[in-house]
Amino acid sequence: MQLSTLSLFPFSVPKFLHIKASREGESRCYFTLNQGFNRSNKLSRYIVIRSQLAGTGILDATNSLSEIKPSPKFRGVCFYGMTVMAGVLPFGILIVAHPLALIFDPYKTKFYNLIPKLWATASIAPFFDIELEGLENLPPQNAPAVYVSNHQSIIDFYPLLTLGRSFKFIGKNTVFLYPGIGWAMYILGMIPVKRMDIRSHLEAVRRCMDLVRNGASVFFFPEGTRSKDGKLGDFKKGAFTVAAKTGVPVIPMTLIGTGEIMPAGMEHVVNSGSVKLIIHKPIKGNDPEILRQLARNTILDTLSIEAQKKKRLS
Ligand SMILES: CCCCCCCCCCCCCCCC(=O)OC[C@@H](O)COP(=O)(O)O
Repeated sequence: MQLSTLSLFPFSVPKFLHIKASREGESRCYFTLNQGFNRSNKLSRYIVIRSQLAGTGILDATNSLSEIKPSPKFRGVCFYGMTVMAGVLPFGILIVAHPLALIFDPYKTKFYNLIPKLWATASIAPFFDIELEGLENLPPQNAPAVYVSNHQSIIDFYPLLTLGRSFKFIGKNTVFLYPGIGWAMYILGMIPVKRMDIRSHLEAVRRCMDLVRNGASVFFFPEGTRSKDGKLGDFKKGAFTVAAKTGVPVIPMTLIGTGEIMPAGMEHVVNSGSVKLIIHKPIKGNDPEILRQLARNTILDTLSIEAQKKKRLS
């Protein structure tokens, strides 16, 4: 009989640390290190005791144990705790390095690639896996570009930061007031936009063009808000105006799964699941409207293909 993975932790445990249940009729359990090295340890006794309490130590009991899953709310608390803890050191480094970055790299194209990547990776690794597709479509590290993706959840930026690109996010102005993360966004030279304020939008587009012309990359969620039902919203024009006027490529990306892990309006939960980030081929052109349609259609088609794949598997 096949071994099955138990979920005793509040989050998905890295693969090298999976706990595997025993064969039929046996109550022995293992920590599997790198899926090859099995050894008994104290935890096995713990599992046996739980399984006997749950039933009789037979197969059914093992199965019921595998159903013990921490609640999404508990995982949510762990997630926020983890991201705050993981952020303390990077935030300190940002503050110390900031004066140097202002002098030597005012457009922050080289500094800070690694810090957000490490922080994002540490924050999400215990909770969900990320599958990356189309990495070959990413332009070279410091080639300016306009990146866009669909937006379903406030955790969207974590998988994006794991790419280690120093793109500047365009964010809602209120996000910049959040302790820690908002301040880091300010230090990293990200761009605030005020909703329903045309002057603020024009100023953001102007700042983006300035950044791109100086070698930086910018990141837009062109829907401007999170999708509440998983459907792709309309795309605003700003991102595509920046690309068309500066001649840099648009890199569309499709994010799948974040909306199920932390849906809009349910920021206190972290459901189990996994995330897929697909990087599409760059699009170039000097007509913002065409760029907008091409990028949206690419993401829309991909979301539909992925939804069909998921349906077939379930
Ligand atoms: C602590 C050290 C860490 C250093 C790295 C920090 C990098 C943080 C990057 C954060 C990027 C956040 C981008 C926010 C974009 C944004 O503002 O999207 C709007 C939506 O969400 C909310 O809109 P809505 O759905 O209408 O509420």
